[in-house]
Amino acid sequence: MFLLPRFAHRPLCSTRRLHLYKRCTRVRSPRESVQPSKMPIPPAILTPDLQTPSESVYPSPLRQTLGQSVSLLKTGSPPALIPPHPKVPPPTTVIEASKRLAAWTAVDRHVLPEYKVIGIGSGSTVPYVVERIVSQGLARNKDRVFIPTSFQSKELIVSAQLLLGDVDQYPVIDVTIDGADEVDETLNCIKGGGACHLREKVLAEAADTFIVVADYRKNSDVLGKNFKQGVPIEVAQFAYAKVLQNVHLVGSPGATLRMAKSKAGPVVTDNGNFVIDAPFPEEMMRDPYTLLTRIKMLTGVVEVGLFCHMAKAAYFGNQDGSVTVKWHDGRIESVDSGNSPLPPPIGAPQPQYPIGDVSPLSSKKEGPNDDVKEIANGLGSVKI
Ligand SMILES: O=C(CO)[C@H](O)[C@H](O)COP(=O)(O)O
Repeated sequence: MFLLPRFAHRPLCSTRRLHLYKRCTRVRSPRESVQPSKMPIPPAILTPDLQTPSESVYPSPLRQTLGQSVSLLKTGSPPALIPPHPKVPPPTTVIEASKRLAAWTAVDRHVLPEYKVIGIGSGSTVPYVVERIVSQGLARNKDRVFIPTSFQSKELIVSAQLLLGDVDQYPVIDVTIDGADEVDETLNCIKGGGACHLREKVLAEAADTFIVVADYRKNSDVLGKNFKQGVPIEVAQFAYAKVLQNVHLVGSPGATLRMAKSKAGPVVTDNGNFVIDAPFPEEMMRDPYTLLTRIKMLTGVVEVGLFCHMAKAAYFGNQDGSVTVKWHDGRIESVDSGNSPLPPPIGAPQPQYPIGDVSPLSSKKEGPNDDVKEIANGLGSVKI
């Protein structure tokens, strides 16, 4: 199958060429061995009196204390070990369990021990991603830095007591894992149901590997078949009326400004912008890249929730406890966990999802043509 390379859709302006040049000529060995301690430390980290871990970075005295109580350190008492607690309740519905299956499988396979800079997406599937990363243990996570795509994921990172960074400090990310509203056959995605798609796209593009995790309802052949509310378009506030008019002309007469649920007025994104939801007819959604470029050309548009040619793989948790993996080269795998995705009734034996060590597969260098026949990550075997 013919697939465009990841960045083929973008004309190479001089800034981009410079970026690609720097990226290609960067020396990192072995395999992207970024040591946060050796990276340039931004001034904020050197500030001695940062108050709480919810600041944009941890202060340096706390950098060795991940997993320990920050408040104890603030009071000067001896540090006590408190395990990071991502506060994810166990799933009680098949849909939630499917999200967790997808997230855990993707983390086991793509958050490799040598990865030090990790992008965290947004949405209801991502807490399971953070939960599984935390389960890899303090030793593995203490010298990693995590980059959020939203207020929500920033809170997840902070509450799990992981080191928080930002993409302006770490513009090259080893792997970003994110949810999606719908994914088509060639891994084009609709994103932005949670209005986070601007930052999500920046982190997807910054990542050497971009992985999507979702439940079975998001697995589609054509975008817009399942996710009916339309393509999310982030727009500058003052320009929304003109953009809306132009989006109608481009082919979405039903496009509307997204309104907030518990606030009078429109949704305002983490970046202070508005969001338009634009449903397009199926024939336009069959060519999402052309549609993306047409919308992006409208003045006032900040970002479009169509992610084309970006994902390396998409993991979908299924109702029967299996995971379907769609790869960017067209391969489709089925990972059979052999377990129901729902936890068994209280008292019954719990399904075995070993936590901690990553699978033999995970220690293998990734590549688009990995000929994976079997994985031994506790989630079962792979049928290709
Ligand atoms: O794009 C997003 C937010 O802007 C989310 O990733 C998307 O809405 C999927 O979320 P969920 O995992 O809750 O289905």
